[in-house]
Amino acid sequence: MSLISLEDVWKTYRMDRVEVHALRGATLEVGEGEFVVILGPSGSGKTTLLNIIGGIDLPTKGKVYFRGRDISKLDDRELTLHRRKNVGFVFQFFNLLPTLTARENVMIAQELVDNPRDVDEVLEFVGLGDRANHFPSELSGGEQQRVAIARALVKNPPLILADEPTGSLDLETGKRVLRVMRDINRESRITFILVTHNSVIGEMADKIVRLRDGKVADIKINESPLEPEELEW
Ligand SMILES: Nc1ncnc2c1ncn2[C@@H]1O[C@H](COP(=O)(O)OP(=O)(O)OP(=O)(O)O)[C@@H](O)[C@H]1O
Repeated sequence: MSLISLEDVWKTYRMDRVEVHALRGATLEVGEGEFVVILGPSGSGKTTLLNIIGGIDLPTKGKVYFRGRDISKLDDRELTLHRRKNVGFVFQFFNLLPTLTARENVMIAQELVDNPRDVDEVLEFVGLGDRANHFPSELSGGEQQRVAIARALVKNPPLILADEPTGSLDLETGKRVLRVMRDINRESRITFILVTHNSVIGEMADKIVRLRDGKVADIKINESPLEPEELEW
């Protein structure tokens, strides 16, 4: 069974009398344990698609199945529970709480779920065992992003969504962050869906999805994904 299945998903935003069709019939399957990269030009609907998969947003039309359950018509409470239990989020600008240390940022996510991982173990896994008591302002961009990944991982969710996770990092730091995500994916079989402008990142994915004008224009299965260190951009 697929982890996620989108069938003919539309998202229309209405602003005054103007309608914007962010998604125009997107259809996609993502399997358990896959590492998926979604590519597409600015405005093609990547973030909208990710938000709908993650239960941050609801489609205007179409079906979204998570492990066979249609989440496209859940009410706010049900959607919140779905997000809390099933989805970890990683954003371009890290979104850490500045007044909490790295360990505390991870701890507050740990408290949301019934069967979390150990906080120190996940910080160790992302290579920050010795930085646990630092505040975000005392960490580099790459380190902050690894705290954000630890925060997603501590919930032990079946799915982690990442929106331009390397977008504000330099090349080498970006590769380190991608390495951590690939290691988690392999070690825990957590599915990753990563959205980016940078088509080079697609070369490390199991599945490359191209969006164009709110539709899935192309899906490619990558038989020989590269390791993050092998990416060149
Ligand atoms: N809340 C909103 N209200 C109105 N229009 C929106 C909203 N969110 C997105 N849009 C519009 O929907 C379209 C798709 O936006 P989306 O952010 O999904 O694209 P994207 O591919 O992620 O772009 P980028 O790479 O620039 O982040 C764009 O035309 C955008 O302006």
